[in-house]
Amino acid sequence: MTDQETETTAAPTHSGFAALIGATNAGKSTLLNQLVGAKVSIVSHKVQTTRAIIRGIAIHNNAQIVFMDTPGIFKPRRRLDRAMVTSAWGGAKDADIILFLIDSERGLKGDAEKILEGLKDIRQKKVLVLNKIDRVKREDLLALAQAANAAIEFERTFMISALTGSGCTDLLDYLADVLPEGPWFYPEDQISDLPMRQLAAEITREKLFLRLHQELPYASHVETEKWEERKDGSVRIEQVIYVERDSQKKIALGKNGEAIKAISTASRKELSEILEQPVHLFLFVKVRENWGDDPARFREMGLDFTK
Ligand SMILES: Nc1nc2c(ncn2[C@@H]2O[C@H](COP(=O)(O)OP(=O)(O)OP(=O)(O)O)[C@@H](O)[C@H]2O)c(=O)[nH]1
Repeated sequence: MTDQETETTAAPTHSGFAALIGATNAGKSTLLNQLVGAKVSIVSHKVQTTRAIIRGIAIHNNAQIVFMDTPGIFKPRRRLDRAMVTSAWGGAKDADIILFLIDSERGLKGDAEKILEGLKDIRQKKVLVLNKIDRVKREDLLALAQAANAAIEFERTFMISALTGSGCTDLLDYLADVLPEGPWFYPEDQISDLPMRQLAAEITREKLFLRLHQELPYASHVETEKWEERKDGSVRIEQVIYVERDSQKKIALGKNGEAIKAISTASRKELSEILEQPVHLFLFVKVRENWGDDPARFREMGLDFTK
């Protein structure tokens, strides 16, 4: 078969972003592990500073499905939290499709109900995913599906068990089909460490906020620029903290570099624990004006691909 023939006969590829939303314990991490497999979706990392982190990428049929996490949507207490909530919903709005995951045993109580309310303002396609069906009677499931669909018009309702995998292939089939036609975002061999890179950036960003939350505005951003696995089993990670002004750079560095040193130590410690390998972390602080308006940055964060 010639190249041309291959091109014309191959089924079109699909790709897109699926935002996963659900109350704590709904089973998001379990579902990601089920859909994505392997260690790429690092479980249960609760970083409140996340805007839109890619948690894993599934390849199914001809589609590349990029799962985004949008945490911090619930119970905003402080001002900081409220701002994060806004951006978390922003992350959802940038997805092609939203998967609303409910723990069927808990039903629509508490956070799930609040999320359902919030979803009303989002124009994206929404899919209802009732999880933990292994623990719930069928008639209760149907009642729950009905109640949620009465509040919002979901495109589809799936009933799954993230734990056993029941119903998960149907969900993947659907996503692969419904996501826009187009080339994949990431080469297949590159996707395995992409969530790791982003997660590493989020961890440093979290440490940055923990140390400097009053002093440094939201206009800072961390990127993992290099990720090098070494023969001795350690990994060398280089990250850049982008700020908008020189004055912010001074804050990030701190007096005699104390701030950056503390941030680096805290981040390295956590990264070594998560990755289960020694980490050499190198942090740089760079000034980049208006990074917030730079579409290339958004693209790296997994947002704005569709525009
Ligand atoms: N029986 C059953 N348990 C499940 C299922 N899916 C997840 N769980 C369990 O529910 C608990 C919470 O699952 P997680 O995947 O950590 O939930 P999460 O939504 O990621 O939680 P946060 O990280 O706290 O937001 C874990 O004990 C899982 O084993 C399922 O389909 N059936």
